[in-house]
Amino acid sequence: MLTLFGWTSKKKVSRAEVLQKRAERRKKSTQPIATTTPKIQSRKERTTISPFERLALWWAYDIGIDLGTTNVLIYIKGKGVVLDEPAYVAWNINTHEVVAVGEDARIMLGRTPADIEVIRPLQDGVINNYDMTEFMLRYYIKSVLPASSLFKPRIVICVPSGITPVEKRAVIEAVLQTGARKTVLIEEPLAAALGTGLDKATSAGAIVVDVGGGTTDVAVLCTTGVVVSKSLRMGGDKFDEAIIAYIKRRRKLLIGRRTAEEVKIAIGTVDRKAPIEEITVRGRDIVSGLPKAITVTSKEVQKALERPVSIILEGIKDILEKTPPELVAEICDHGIILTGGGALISGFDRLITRAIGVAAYLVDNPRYSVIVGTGRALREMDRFQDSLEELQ
Ligand SMILES: Nc1ncnc2c1ncn2[C@@H]1O[C@H](COP(=O)(O)OP(=O)(O)OP(=O)(O)O)[C@@H](O)[C@H]1O
Repeated sequence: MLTLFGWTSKKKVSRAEVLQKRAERRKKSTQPIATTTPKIQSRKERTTISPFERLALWWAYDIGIDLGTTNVLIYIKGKGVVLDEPAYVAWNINTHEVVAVGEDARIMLGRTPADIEVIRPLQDGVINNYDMTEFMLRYYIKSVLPASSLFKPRIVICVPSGITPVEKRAVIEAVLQTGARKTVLIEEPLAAALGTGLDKATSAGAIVVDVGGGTTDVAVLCTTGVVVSKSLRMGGDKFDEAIIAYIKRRRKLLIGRRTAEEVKIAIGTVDRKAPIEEITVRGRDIVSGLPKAITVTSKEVQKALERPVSIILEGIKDILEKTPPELVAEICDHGIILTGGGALISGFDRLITRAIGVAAYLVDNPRYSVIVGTGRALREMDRFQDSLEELQ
């Protein structure tokens, strides 16, 4: 019996087979589900740079950051995406020393001695632990910036569309502490739209649904920018919590967050009609207190996810109700553009299409839409006003 990240598979399958199956599921889920709407082409980012740009890079760097609840991605102008790491920090609660950052910290989750705590400095898309956010940002920026850079970088950073001015200020201050010379905040749905190649298409109006780890941003965009938007404190994390709660309530088994995420990625679906898959999950029996393994089906995961997913559907309906009627008609032609890692769960596009009555499309590489869009925004850096000045 194979053990993989806390869960065991019933059949004898190798890790390579599991990964191949997962890749096939992802590939399948990125297939368009209708032919009425043109598929958005994600254009390949330019990776070659001119000698002048190379010289400019030696003097100063322009950096784009997707400061996500679950992942941090960094883009350097002229280089592309240079960092993709989980947003975790492990620290010693007695000495206050940071012992690991990123993937090294994530793998320690639930397996640390009493004095080590693994935290995510951002929760629900906003800064939860200011000092750790600043540390993590400084650490990541330092790890991607060459020592040859003479000047402090200019940074474009993505934030959820619904964050308050106080939360915005906290993000800007954390970025300034890292040594940034200019900081510009842009809203995640706008960056996601740019990242999916919607900059040309927005003249016709489009709706983008970005399902992240902590937040889901729903926004209607057109040439003038974001027309109407909403940020829901709902995303992949809440899906994991719903799986934990369901298995605890119905199967009397306590499982950890990492196991819940593995279950979600391996067999998770939101489609009632999806073929049934199974996985063996290990945890602690809440009656006996002893370790136990049970088989969980994709049907159970679908049931567990009904409530969190319905909140996202309600959010989309709410935004469509607030959208000017002319744009609604154009959105129907364009379809609903789905981005973000949380949208990778099987059947999300089909469910939205059925529930809303407008075709939904999962873009290629949904986890990278925001950071690729941030990279595009970097080209316009001179046009943007410093967000701190704007707030003051
Ligand atoms: N194949 C998959 N199936 C289902 N969920 C997935 C898959 N891959 C990643 N996820 C989920 O996607 C989420 C992370 O997505 P993403 O990286 O877009 O979030 P983020 O940008 O860090 O969050 P936010 O936008 O809320 O700040 C996690 O909850 C993760 O479990």
